[in-house]
Formats: sequence, C-alpha cells, structure tokens
Amino acid sequence: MTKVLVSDPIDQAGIDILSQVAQVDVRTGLSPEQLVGCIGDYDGLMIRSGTQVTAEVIEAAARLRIIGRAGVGVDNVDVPAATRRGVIVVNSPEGNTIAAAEHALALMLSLSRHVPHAHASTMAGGWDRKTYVGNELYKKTLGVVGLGKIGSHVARVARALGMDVAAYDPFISAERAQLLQVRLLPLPQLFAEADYVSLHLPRTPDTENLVNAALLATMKPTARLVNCARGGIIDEQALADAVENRVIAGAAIDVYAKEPLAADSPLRLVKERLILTPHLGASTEEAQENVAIDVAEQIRDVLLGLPARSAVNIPGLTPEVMELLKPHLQLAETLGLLLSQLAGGQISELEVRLQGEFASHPAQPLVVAALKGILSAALGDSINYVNASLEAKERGIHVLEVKDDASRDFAGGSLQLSSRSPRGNHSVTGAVFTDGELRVTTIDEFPVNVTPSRHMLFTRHRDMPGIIGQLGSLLGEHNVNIASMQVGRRIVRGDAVMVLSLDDPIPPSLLAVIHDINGIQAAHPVTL
Ligand SMILES: NC(=O)C1=CN([C@@H]2O[C@H](COP(=O)(O)OP(=O)(O)OC[C@H]3O[C@@H](n4cnc5c(N)ncnc54)[C@H](O)[C@@H]3O)[C@@H](O)[C@H]2O)C=CC1
Ligand SMILES: O=C(O)C(=O)COP(=O)(O)O
Repeated sequence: MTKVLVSDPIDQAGIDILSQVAQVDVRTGLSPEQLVGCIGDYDGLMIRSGTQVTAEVIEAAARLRIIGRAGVGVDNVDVPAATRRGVIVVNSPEGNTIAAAEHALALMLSLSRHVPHAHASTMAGGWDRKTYVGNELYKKTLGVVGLGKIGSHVARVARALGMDVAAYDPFISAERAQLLQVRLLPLPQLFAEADYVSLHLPRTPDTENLVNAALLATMKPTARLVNCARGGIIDEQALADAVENRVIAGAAIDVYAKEPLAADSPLRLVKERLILTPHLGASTEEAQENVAIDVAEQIRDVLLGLPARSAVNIPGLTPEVMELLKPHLQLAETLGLLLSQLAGGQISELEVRLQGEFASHPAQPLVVAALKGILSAALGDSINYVNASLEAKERGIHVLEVKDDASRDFAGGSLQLSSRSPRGNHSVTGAVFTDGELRVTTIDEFPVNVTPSRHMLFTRHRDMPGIIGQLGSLLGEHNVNIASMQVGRRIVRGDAVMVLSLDDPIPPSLLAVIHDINGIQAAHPVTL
C-alpha cells in the first residue's frame, strides 16, 4: 500500500488529491525522533516550513520517493542528501507569492501607522491620539532587496500607492527592472536612500547576516525595515539594538534565524516600533489551497511514475531516464555552480559542449542542469529544472548547445561549460568515470583531475617555488583542512591553476590574506 505522511498543516484539498493514490497519514508536530522513527513506512512526505527533513530523516526513509514542500523555500530540507538518495524534492514556486507580498505590504502599513501598538493601547483602555501619529507611504522611497516574484509584486503595489521604488538584485537585468519601473541601485545606496526596505531574497551562504549593524547604521533614522523572506538574512541582535536605540524608526519581521523564535530572543525585548509575526507570509486560505493542490498533484504524479513539474533537484523526466542520466545531470549542475563562482556574477553567454559519448545523451536536461547550477547561487530554492531555462533567459544568459561526438578525451565522453561575462571568460570540463564518480578535468586552459567536494578553493597563480607551501601553511594556521590538492599548468614557472578540496569553508577574512600571497592572481572559494 502506497503511503504518504503529511507532517505540517496542509489544506484539505491537497489531502483529497493524495488520497486518490495513497493512504494519507496526517501527523503534525512530530519530534525529530518521532519522524525518524516513522518515515521508513512512507513513499511520500508533504511538508511546509515546520518539518526539518534532515539527512538523518532521509537516511531512515528507505521507501521515500518524493518530498513535497507546499511553498517556496526548501531550506528545511537537506536537498543534497535527498538527491544522493534519489528522492525527488518538489515545491510550489508561485502558489503563495501574492500572500507573501501582501503580508509584506501589510507590515509596512502597520509599521507606518503603529496599528498593533495603537490597538493594544486602546484595548487596554487608552485613548492615545498623540503617540501613534504615523507616516504616509505616498511619495516615499521603497527599497526592494530581491526583485523576484514576491519582490516584483510588492514593487507593483507600492508604485500604485504612489511610492518611488528602487531595488538591489545583482541577478536581474536592467531591462526587467525598467519593465517594472524600478531603479536598480547598489545595496549601500539603497539602504541609505530608502524610507522603507523590504527583503525578498533567499537565505544562502551569501545572504547570511547580509543586513548587519553596519548596514543598519547607514539607514535614515526615519526609515523602516520589513523582512518577509527568510530569517538569518538580518542579524537579529543588531536589529533589536537599532530599533531600541532609534538608529531606525522601526522594523517588522515575519521570519527568523531559528524558528519558532526563542523565548529569550532579543527581538522579544523591544517593546516599541517593532512588529513580529510568526512566519505568516503564506498563511492565507487562498495560498494554502494553491500550494496544497500544486504539490499534492506532483506527489500523486511521481507516485504514479509520471514526471514532476517543479522538481527542485531532479528534472521533470520519467524516472527511468532519470536513473540513466542522474550522474551526468549531477555533473552538469556541479560544473554550473563551479563556473558561476569562477565567473563571479552575471554570465552573458554560456556554451554547453557535449563531447564524445556525452553527445549521445539528450542535451536539454544537461543544459538545464548546468543552468540550475549557475543560477542556484542567485535563486537558492526557487530555481529548479523546470524554470531554469526561463530564469536564465530573463537574466539575459544566451545559451549555446554544441555536440562534438568526435572528441575522444574520455571513454564515457565529457561535458564542457564555457562562459562569457563582463569579468572575463572561463571554462570547466568534467566527466563521469566508470565507477560513477564525478571528476573535474579542466579549469580554464589547465588540465586537472579533481573529485568535486562540498568546499573547494581554486587559485590562478604564477608557478613558482614555495607558493603551494605558503598556501598550505596559511590554511593550516586557520584550521582549514585540505582533503586534496591539485596543480594544473601548461609550462614550468608559467601561469598555473591550483584546486583544493577542503573539509572546511574558507572564512572571508582568510580569502583576503590568500589574495596577498605573492604570485596569487585570483582565488575563488566554491561551495557545492
Ligand atoms: N514569509 C513567508 O511565509 C514566505 C517567504 N518566502 C521567501 O521569500 C523569498 C523570495 O521568494 P520569491 O520571490 O518566490 O523568490 P524568487 O526566486 O522569485 O526571487 C528571489 C530574488 O532574489 C534575488 N537574489 C538572490 N540573491 C540575492 C542577493 N544576494 N541580493 C539581492 N537579491 C538576491 C534573485 O535574483 C531573485 O530575483 C524566498 O526566500 C522565499 O523562501 C516565500 C513565500 C512565503
Ligand atoms: O513558501 C515559503 O518559502 C514559506 O516560507 C512559507 O512557509 P509556510 O509554508 O507558511 O510554513
């Protein structure tokens, strides 16, 4: 009997769809231990943001074929662990967009007119018409950080309210911003100019604590901050201090670094000018019906052997073709992520070259997997195999697909990604060895032979005595353990590349020191 576990509150419409193909057990509020103890009985799992699907849970899920996230963010799912186990992860990229946008706007208006505090004061018997004098949004400047689906809708409504809208989004083209009648600004300028800042970007290693004490201090003392995106993007202690000390005029927060928000959180001590809601951005009847139906249909389809339309980690292909291409898709995505970090930002052209036996595979899934890897730094959970091509097109990435079956560099063929960007051209090549292991075989013009690992460091340098030793010693001094090291060069004492697989991430402060080593021309930390 096919069984599906629903471990967070899901609209009945979704339960009804699942019941067409499976026994559905609704068990919310499970402890991590309880979830690990029961997940082995289930073929499908449906969640929202409350359930933590850890590697331990996935390890225990012997029968699990699909995890359905009824919403956008899958940061509560160990997606790499699911992919390694061949468990499809799907989400609903658009089902709660309007709900989240409207909650951000509701918080902006509530902040401006002190609604919650005025309500509490009146309910307590007060009649205070002085303390709660507010401000208008009309003709004020809104700064949107992350001009994606939700950020774009917030911008549209804000403009209808008579606001001037600016945005910071390093991955959005000027044409798209112009279409939305939004000015693109660098982040520091946006925070300095805005009367309101609203965050609508994913939580990624690059956005962790993006809004810190220093950035908050650049805001106008009359400015207000709203976060309906993800916790962890704002340093919560810094925010509590900034509101308490009137560095900014107020803030409204819906999401938190760790949820539920701790009882002793510094945010709970701020009595005025701060509004807190318990992750309600998607909590409307309409959104919950949307996401429940969207994801339940995908779970049903996958359990019936059909492709999923919003697969986060595996393309919408039949499971049989998937099984055949899985290592090749993982290689393409890994090379894409690697290339995006070597290119350092907006890629304008991508060539995907299928060489040797690779040329016999369908190209589109590999192109899509490469694009997913390239865009994953920008889009986090929102990028998947279904929307990667569209998102790339919207970001002005021109894709070239080349099949070169004459190439004989590796028995199983190889895949080469080459990029053009304002910061130069780069290329990476990889192959899938007979044991199924992925290998990076060239970086730019240099031959290497590296197994991708979670933390890596790539350097371009002059081939000279001592440089390898210096880098090794420096990493050791900062407790960064080297798993493997490879040097690629064309001529002795010429230009060279070094590839290190690391057990630990490179702290930003260490990267600056690495750049200062004599002979180092470039250094790129990569997290896969
Ligand atoms: N509070 C809630 O209940 C909800 C929260 N969310 C969260 O809202 C966020 C946005 O969701 P969507 O608009 O659907 O995603 P989206 O993918 O459509 O838009 C995200 C945008 O952020 C941009 N971005 C990525 N890194 C950036 C950076 N470092 N600086 C500036 N911009 C950056 C991307 O280019 C993209 O345009 C997601 O993190 C999602 O999890 C979504 C729904 C409900
Ligand atoms: O869709 C998202 O990313 C959300 O944050 C919504 O979270 P929820 O489903 O309301 O727990």
